Amino acid sequence: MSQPLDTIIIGAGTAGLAALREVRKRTDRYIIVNDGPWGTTCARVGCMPSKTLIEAANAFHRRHAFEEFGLRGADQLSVDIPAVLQRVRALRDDFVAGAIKATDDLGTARIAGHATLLGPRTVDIDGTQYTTKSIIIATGSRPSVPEEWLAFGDRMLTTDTLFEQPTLGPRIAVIGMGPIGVELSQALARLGLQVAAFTTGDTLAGLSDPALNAELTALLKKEMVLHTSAPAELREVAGGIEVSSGGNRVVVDQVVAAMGRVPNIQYLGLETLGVPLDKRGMPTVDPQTQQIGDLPVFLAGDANTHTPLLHEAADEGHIAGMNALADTPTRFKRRTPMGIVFCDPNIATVGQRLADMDRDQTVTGTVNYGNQGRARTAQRNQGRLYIYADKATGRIRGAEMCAPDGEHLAHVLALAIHQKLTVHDVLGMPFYHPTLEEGLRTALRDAARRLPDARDSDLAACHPIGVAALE
Ligand SMILES: Cc1cc2nc3c(=O)[nH]c(=O)nc-3n(C[C@H](O)[C@H](O)[C@H](O)COP(=O)(O)OP(=O)(O)OC[C@H]3O[C@@H](n4cnc5c(N)ncnc54)[C@H](O)[C@@H]3O)c2cc1C
Ligand SMILES: NC(=O)c1ccc[n+]([C@@H]2O[C@H](COP(=O)([O-])OP(=O)(O)OC[C@H]3O[C@@H](n4cnc5c(N)ncnc54)[C@H](O)[C@@H]3O)[C@@H](O)[C@H]2O)c1
Repeated sequence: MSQPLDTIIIGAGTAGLAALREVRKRTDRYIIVNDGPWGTTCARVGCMPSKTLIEAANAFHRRHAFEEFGLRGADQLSVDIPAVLQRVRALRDDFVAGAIKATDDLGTARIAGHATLLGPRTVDIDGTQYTTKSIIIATGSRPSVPEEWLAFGDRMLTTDTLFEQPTLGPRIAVIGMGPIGVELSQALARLGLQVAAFTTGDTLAGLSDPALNAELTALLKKEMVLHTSAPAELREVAGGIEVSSGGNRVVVDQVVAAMGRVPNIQYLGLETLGVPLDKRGMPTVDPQTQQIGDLPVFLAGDANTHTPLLHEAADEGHIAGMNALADTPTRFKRRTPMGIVFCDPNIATVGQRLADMDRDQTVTGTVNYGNQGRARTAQRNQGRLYIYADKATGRIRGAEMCAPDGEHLAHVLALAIHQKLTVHDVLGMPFYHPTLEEGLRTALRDAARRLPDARDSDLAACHPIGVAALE
């Protein structure tokens, strides 16, 4: 029998490629196996095509601001949906080609096929057995669609198929208002389609602050039909698919299921590992080592469902790649949590969300971007930002926002939280005028009012002038 490999990476998505980078530094006795298309979920059907679609939608939507700017002729603009989708695919192809290059030079170490575990040191790939000292599972996730909805055939879309369509609509329902549903429903509505969105819960896109959630709900309702708090049901009727939810009904041409994603752990042979599995069939995975129990098996990326985001998948692949070849796994400190949803205004959560906070120990500071100077100049004055800080120490613990350029504000706050800065520490730092970041300062000043004063000698105590145009 031939010598065992040092490791087998299962899945060539973001987590698998990050693991590969580390593995290649340490050994050439490895293989990477991928079932289905190469090029990663992010580049093929995820982050990148969705953001490309959103950019086109927001560019077209901007025409509603033109008249007030004094720009005439906006009513002459029209959207060419097939051309929009063609650009999405062209750019997507380019991103995918880049991702595929990462495994181009691997020769026989790159295998296309379905991997199944036969134990913690054996993997079957389409009938061939490989023995190995370690295994990195990075099999990702796929859209969840109720079995019976598949009967609607090619009118039942998911993010796996949406971007492949030659055209869309004109009537389209989006089921589920997590990050995917919120991003896509707004983009499709902004491209001029008649969008009706449905979701079982009443919180959208992972927000936990009820005031912010109410504000986002109201903003989205200006752009689409939105029904919350009841599951959607579908049935075939004359002229289309009827979507009903509570007492609400709408007939559409296509349905986008954005009802969550399921980890690709079925038929993977996890039961051969000899560790307990939960009712989804998932073993316990240590989030600091990615290790399953004390086995030489590591589970990284969306497949473990911990935090299904791109930067987390990359980190987990990195951790798994290093630990799979180490004598003793290293425990990694994970980054400050951050989630951004690319609707407009952006939704973002950083550090602890309101739901995670001990309210008695927390002060909150807020800014209403409706009145914020720079946001008003750009006609982007919508939304709000909340900062949560520790009452005793003033340390910033978290933030939730639905704010213009929230993606950038979230990064500033993530740096502050990661560095354990207080409200006064950040207030002592420079804020340029006129910027959207000054709104962040307004929220910090609001929190500071509920904290013991900063020292008089400290510029953190520099108060607002009270003139909207100057701050
Ligand atoms: C529409 C959409 C938008 C998104 N937008 C964002 C965003 O803006 N920001 C963000 O941070 N995240 C976003 N995400 C999430 C992000 O794309 C994922 O977190 C990330 O791609 C997960 O990477 P992964 O390596 O875990 O999985 P994947 O990239 O899915 O890779 C898993 C690979 O494993 C293969 N595989 C599965 N089973 C087997 C098997 N048995 N044998 C061999 N191979 C197998 C699969 O075919 C696949 O190639 C978005 C996701 C979607 C769907
Ligand atoms: N910008 C980003 O970072 C980004 C963007 C897209 C996706 N993602 C990642 O992808 C993951 C999956 O996103 P998602 O939005 O598909 O999942 P999700 O689980 O966050 O949301 C699914 C939504 O569907 C609703 N739902 C389920 N069944 C329903 C039914 N029968 N009728 C009506 N509503 C129903 C749920 O209430 C929920 O709100 C996210 O957790 C996120 O990590 C991230």
